[in-house]
Amino acid sequence: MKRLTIPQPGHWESGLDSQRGQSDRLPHALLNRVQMTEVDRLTIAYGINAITLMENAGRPVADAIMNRWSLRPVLVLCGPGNNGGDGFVAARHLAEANWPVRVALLGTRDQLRGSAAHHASLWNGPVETLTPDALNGAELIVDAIFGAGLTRPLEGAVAETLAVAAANKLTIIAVDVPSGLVGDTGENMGAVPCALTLTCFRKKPGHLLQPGKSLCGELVVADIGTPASVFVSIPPDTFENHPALWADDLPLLNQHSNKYSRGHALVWGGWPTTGAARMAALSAARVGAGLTTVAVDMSQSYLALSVYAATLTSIMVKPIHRHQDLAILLEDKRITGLLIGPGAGIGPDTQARVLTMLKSGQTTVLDADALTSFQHKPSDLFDAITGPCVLTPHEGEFTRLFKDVVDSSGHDKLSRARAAAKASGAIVILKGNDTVIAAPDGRAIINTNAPSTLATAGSGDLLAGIVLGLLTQGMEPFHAAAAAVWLHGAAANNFGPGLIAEDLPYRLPAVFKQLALLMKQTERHFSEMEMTIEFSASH
Ligand SMILES: NC(=O)C1=CN([C@@H]2O[C@H](COP(=O)(O)OP(=O)(O)OC[C@H]3O[C@@H](n4cnc5c(N)ncnc54)[C@H](O)[C@@H]3O)[C@@H](O)[C@H]2O)[C@H](O)CC1
Ligand SMILES: [K+]
Repeated sequence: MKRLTIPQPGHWESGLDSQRGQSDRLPHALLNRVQMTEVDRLTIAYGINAITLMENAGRPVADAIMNRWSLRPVLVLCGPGNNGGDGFVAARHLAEANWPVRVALLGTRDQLRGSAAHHASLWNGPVETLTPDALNGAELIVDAIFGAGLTRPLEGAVAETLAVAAANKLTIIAVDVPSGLVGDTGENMGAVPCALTLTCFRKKPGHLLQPGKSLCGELVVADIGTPASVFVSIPPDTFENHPALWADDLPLLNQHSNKYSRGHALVWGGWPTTGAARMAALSAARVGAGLTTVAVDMSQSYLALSVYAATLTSIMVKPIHRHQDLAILLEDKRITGLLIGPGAGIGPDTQARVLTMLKSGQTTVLDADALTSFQHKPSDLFDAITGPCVLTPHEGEFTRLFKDVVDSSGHDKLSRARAAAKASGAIVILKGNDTVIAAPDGRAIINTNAPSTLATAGSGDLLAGIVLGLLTQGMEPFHAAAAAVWLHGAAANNFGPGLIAEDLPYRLPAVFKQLALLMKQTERHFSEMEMTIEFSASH
């Protein structure tokens, strides 16, 4: 396990550059507003003053503009807080490089405080009033109105000015977040789409959660000199999904591996919808389950076995005539992972099967109909989850199962997934373009590699199968869930346009090759969350 070197406070006096190497640690951590306030406080305590921090935050905005666009008129919209202060810094650097730049301020200069007042005093040009008229003649707009300090929806001159800028398709560069976007949640309180967003130190959840994700445009994280040692006091609990979080835990093959040592996955095969379970089984096998069996529901039709058997080759089939047959089958301890839901049907039979599976103590994945079957009494399900379990709802299934949980927690996706994981005692994968993976202990991961081509029938069944395949091989459930979501996205990206669900399992081998290369390049020495845990344990 890697240890981070934690610089002592006195070291900061030796200057920024020697410390900057630290800031590449825990690069996938996401920080909320409370954590960022603490980050600022600690950074200042380490000896980097607030004026320098603001200088370091504003300068990359000017640099990013000059690197991406040719010389053209810029208008910097400044707000009354530190976000506005960053704007004054950006304006000064653009002007020093002889760019035509104007500043428009919400409020008056004498209302500015602290570092923002300091940097405003270094701005030699005129300061106009922030109104839609100020946009005249500008081609690039820097939005430095509100960042982390947003307290209420945009209105008045700010809302009007941004609306006119958006309607006129002016290019907007946001400082920290597009003003109106809530950094902790991705909720939109009046922001308009930006071409580029520059944020400090680490991304914020709102940059990755919809609708925020779509408003940010290109997202750049600026190193403003904050030492990664701040993570000693602020162990992050939210991350952007990346192999660095779980690659060390992926099941590995060695000379002693055999099909039994790779685990035996069992998928419930419903009737008359059979494709969903078949595709899930195929994905479980593709990610390395040594054996995969579909337990075929024979209670409705004898045809079921023939359909499954005729369409599966490496996947085995096992007819289940009576409910007791399932319980007997689950006594086989060589079976190491279970999945029910895809094509299972909604109702008491599925409920009973789910409860039997959970009672077996085996690691279980519950998807689709297995979740909806408990919509009228979710507590029956939550009470039965006593072992390792992963739930994979889409928004509809989530709302049906977790209605009470959602009513009593925040309404943003991150809070909802966390609350659901806590209430159910399971890992929850709340799917979508911005899938959130949450654990009952509060850890959460936001996925960012899912292309829109995954919006196709059967895509969720495949994800459930990938989770099952990894769990079957003994991977830790939170890591398995995050890895599965990433592999699912990577496989779809690898295929490209025209994807239908059947294509996806066949792309997994190529993704594993990419992953192996990545792990080789990085000498397989990453496990960010373990580092975090060790951090908190040792301090
Ligand atoms: N380490 C860092 O991340 C650094 C971040 N910097 C920048 O500082 C801002 C956060 O600054 P803060 O002063 O806390 O908040 P804001 O500038 O976003 O705004 C506060 C200001 O705005 C008023 N307000 C809030 N919402 C509204 C509204 N809807 N309508 C009207 N007025 C509103 C509020 O009352 C306050 O007066 C961060 O985002 C970074 O850009 C530092 O510069 C460097 C370190
Ligand atoms: K902003």
